[in-house]
Amino acid sequence: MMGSGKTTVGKIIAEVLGYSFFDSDKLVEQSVGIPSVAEIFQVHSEAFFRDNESEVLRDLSSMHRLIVATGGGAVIRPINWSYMRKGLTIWLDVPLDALARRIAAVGTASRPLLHQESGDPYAKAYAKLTALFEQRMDSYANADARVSLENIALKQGHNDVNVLTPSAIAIEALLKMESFLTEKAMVRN
Ligand SMILES: Nc1ncnc2c1ncn2[C@@H]1O[C@H](COP(=O)(O)OP(=O)(O)O)[C@@H](O)[C@H]1O
Ligand SMILES: O=C(O)C1=C[C@@H](OP(=O)(O)O)[C@@H](O)[C@H](O)C1
Ligand SMILES: [Mg+2]
Repeated sequence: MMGSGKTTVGKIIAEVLGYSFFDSDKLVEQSVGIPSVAEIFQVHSEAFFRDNESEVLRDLSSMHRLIVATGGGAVIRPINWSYMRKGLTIWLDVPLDALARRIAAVGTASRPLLHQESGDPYAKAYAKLTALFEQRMDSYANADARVSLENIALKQGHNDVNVLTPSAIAIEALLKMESFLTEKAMVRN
């Protein structure tokens, strides 16, 4: 989901593995020649953005040793899964209240689907995120591995996901990737 930390945590994972890092939103901005996703939505449309997002994911899918932070909406097009499945897919599962809190803190200007001119930023973000999550949750569940911030917090003895650092989340993601690959190897042998 938007604000779950894909870009932040993805960069750390790439650094640890010595892989390249790509953010699909950035690549779409570069290929369209417009410096922000919000402007691409404004000047063109969401559909135009989604077409370009699919093209970017297709191009990335033939590359090796890379971590890709997709946009949160990449899961909605089935064709994108055929590209993402060339690698291992991770769902960064963050409670909606924590997402709304983060997004309210940085503002919604860069996230056009959540942008609003007036009202309480937290309440508006929470309401829109809830509606988006209802539409998308089954798609997120298609991922090979789920990294749940609630589970990491429980494991660490906290009851607040907001204390979890991006590095702690990256470590959990690496462990989940290792388990997924080990299980896959066991099934094969
Ligand atoms: N573990 C975390 N704890 C607190 N804030 C975080 C954490 N991970 C990311 N953030 C902040 O949340 C916002 C959204 O993160 P970002 O990596 O851009 O998410 P995404 O790419 O999934 O939309 C950013 O302001 C980022 O600094
Ligand atoms: O969830 C979505 O539909 C979107 C998520 C955004 O990326 P982040 O998830 O990195 O914010 C960006 O692709 C666009 O604003 C649409
Ligand atoms: Mg991002």
